[in-house]
Amino acid sequence: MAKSISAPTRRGINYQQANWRDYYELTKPKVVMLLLLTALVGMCLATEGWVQWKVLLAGMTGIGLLSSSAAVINHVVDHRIDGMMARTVNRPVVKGKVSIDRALWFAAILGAAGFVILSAWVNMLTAMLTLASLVGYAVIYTMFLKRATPQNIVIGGLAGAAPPLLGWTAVTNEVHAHALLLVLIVFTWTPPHFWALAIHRKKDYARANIPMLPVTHGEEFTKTSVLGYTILLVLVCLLPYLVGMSHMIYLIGSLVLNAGFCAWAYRLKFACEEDTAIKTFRYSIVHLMLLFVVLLFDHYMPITL
Ligand code: HEM
Ligand SMILES: CC(C)=CCC/C(C)=C/CC/C(C)=C/COP(=O)(O)OP(=O)(O)O
Repeated sequence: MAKSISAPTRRGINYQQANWRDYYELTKPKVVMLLLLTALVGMCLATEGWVQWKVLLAGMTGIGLLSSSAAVINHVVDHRIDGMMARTVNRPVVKGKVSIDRALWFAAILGAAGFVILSAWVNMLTAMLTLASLVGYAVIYTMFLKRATPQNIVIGGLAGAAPPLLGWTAVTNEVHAHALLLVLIVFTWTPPHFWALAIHRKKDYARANIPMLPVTHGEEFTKTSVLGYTILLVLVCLLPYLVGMSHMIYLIGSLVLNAGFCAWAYRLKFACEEDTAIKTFRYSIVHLMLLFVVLLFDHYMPITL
């Protein structure tokens, strides 16, 4: 039987005073920042020149608000299991700083504002796809997949991978194969990103009875899976160059960044130390950030041989 390691919270009761920082934390700001970077790159790669300022502003705000709303819902749905894990035990809903009702109102306001902005000032396609991503993460992943299967993050990862497409459709109002390539990159990146952390936090997930891969299939199998997906990522990252969407700066940049990722995944599998898993997880974040910055540079400086 899973045991809570925090004081239990009851619906609607504030045990401590909340401030703006607690609400800010509910939105998973660093994750949303990286999601927005991938959306921005989707926007820029969809156009030859600079993105129209109105689409840029409304698109980024709308996608950011709906992503934040999804993150707040995740905090509410997961507050019991978050209370069982050392990493998440101090979250505002777990601590009772923000009641479930208030968090849900906050999510509803963020979500409604995001949807209205996207549908009024961007386009309906982007509004609907972003809403679908919210449902994919906050409902399908958080409420069902996370508790049901160790492949939860592979399937659920599609929602987190969507922002480059959302940025692209914000500009063009159509789904383009090149945008789907960017989605595929983030989708393939997600398993090594998360499973590296899950290895480091295996005890947390076991305590909360969440069927993450290291808990259900063991650490060795998970390390092999991380290595496998990282090698797959190298191949997927070649596609933008091979189809002529990106050029030399991207090719060299992505090869260097992926060599680093492969080195971490190899170390994790064959020369693992105490902190190798968490360092691999940290590298994954820097990797994706730089990869998308490189895509941007390459787009505006298309060097060919
Ligand atoms: C289903 C897909 C994903 C899962 C299960 C997942 C899981 C996680 C978890 C559990 C953390 C928390 C680590 C901690 O608290 O120490 C985290 C951190 C992070 N993730 Fe992911 N992630 C996913 C997708 C993504 C995507 C698509 C992005 C961005 C494009 C992303 C960016 C980040 C960033 C920037 C952090 C660091 C946050 C911080 O330090 O506060 N993740 N991820
Ligand atoms: C509209 C749109 C683009 C929505 C996507 C929103 C979003 C925040 C995606 C990121 C995925 C993520 C952080 C998963 C971790 O959840 P977890 O519950 O496994 O991690 P936790 O234990 O840290 O809460």
